[in-house]
Amino acid sequence: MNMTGTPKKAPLMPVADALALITRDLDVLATEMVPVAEAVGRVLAAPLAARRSQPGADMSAMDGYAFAYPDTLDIPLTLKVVGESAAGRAFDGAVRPGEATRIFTGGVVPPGADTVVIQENTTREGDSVTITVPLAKGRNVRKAGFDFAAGTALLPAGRRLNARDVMLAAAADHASLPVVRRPRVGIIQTGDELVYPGQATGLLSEVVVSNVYGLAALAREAGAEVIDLGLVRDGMDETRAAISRARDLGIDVLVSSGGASVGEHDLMAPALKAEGIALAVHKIALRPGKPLMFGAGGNMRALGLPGNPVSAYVCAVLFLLPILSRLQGEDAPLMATRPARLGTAMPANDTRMDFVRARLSFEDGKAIAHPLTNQDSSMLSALASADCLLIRPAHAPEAKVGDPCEIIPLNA
Ligand SMILES: Nc1nc2c(c(=O)[nH]1)N[C@H]1C(S)=C(S)[C@@H](COP(=O)(O)OP(=O)(O)OC[C@H]3O[C@@H](n4cnc5c(N)ncnc54)[C@H](O)[C@@H]3O)O[C@H]1N2
Ligand code: MOO
Repeated sequence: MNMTGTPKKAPLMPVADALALITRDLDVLATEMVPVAEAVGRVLAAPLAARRSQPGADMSAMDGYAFAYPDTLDIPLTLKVVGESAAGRAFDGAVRPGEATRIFTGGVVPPGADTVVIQENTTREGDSVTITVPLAKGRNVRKAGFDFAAGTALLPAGRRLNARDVMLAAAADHASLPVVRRPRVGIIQTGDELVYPGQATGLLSEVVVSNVYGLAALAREAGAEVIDLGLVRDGMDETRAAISRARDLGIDVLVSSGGASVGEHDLMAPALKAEGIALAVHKIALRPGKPLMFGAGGNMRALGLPGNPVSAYVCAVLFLLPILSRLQGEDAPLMATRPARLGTAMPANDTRMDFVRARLSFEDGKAIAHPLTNQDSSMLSALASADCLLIRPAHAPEAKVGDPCEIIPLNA
């Protein structure tokens, strides 16, 4: 209580403290083998070494003729063509001084040869070829192991595999890769007013569901398996039943939206507590997303997002993505910020760290962040036109155009 007899409000938790608490004690999930064709987007569970050298032998980089480079190259030089080496069909003899083999890109350079001349720089007559343009010894030959040698460390554990990584892993002869299993994310949306798109009946109080679509997309993009647990009506029994069902389904992260605030219908916090999920975080110095909550019980963590769509999305970017990243053992920062400059002057900030929806422009290669005019946490139209979140720390002083700032790019 304060001097006037009204209850004293607990200070809101700083965002950095909330992020640290939320991502603490997140053990990396189990490892599973997946075919290399399905590994993109997954996080590598163990370091990957090459199972073979690439190329496996000295190979030609061009179509032409392989020959042994003489002590001095006198142009024109005429050589006898004694055979052919194509990709997948090596010449089965050796090349002696004065000889050459026809060779194609990817063909094995035969023993005795060390250089390939491109066919454009030769003339061919019967079984003779004449080199007409000088070239250096070793030209156009990719030495065995030029890309990587057997046993070379190629990719570290904790790496989220991209298209280039899976090409590299495949070339190194990995048919399947050890990755961390996908976290199972269950999503519930609470509120008597909610209807799915296409099912509105015309009631003035209806609100069409949007949150699950954005949350599911973000979670899938981050490697999760998403289970939509549907709508939960405002009631303690219904809310507890949904939490209990999520646990029965082996959900790793239960994400709820709505019911996070202080009204009589905001039941998420008491329901989570009643289901044995102790809240480590509830109410943070954040805009949008003050009522955010997080807790864990057994093997399930619960992230309670506010119902306002922009708040739900921003909080998922700030907290759900790092949870999923840590559960998969990904080597990534908790908050991936980038430097930018302010495109608009900004007033001093209050106690809540602000993640302002903004658009980037580029001048001389430098990013300039322009805050959108409307920052209401229900404004999906503004959110959709934003491409970054501009960070205004709590208590940030007034800032002018051109001042440095940090942004979080929005990729999904
Ligand atoms: N007296 C106070 N009121 C509020 C406070 C406060 O501190 N004191 N905080 C405000 C803030 S900040 C936020 S954010 C919201 C969070 O409220 P809830 O998490 O309880 O969300 P709801 O009331 O359930 O819904 C808010 C709004 O969003 C719509 N909604 C909900 N779920 C969805 C969904 N799945 N898809 C689309 N839209 C959804 C809902 O219909 C409401 O319009 O509380 C403030 N109030
Ligand atoms: O924190 Mo609420 O998310 O401002 O609208």
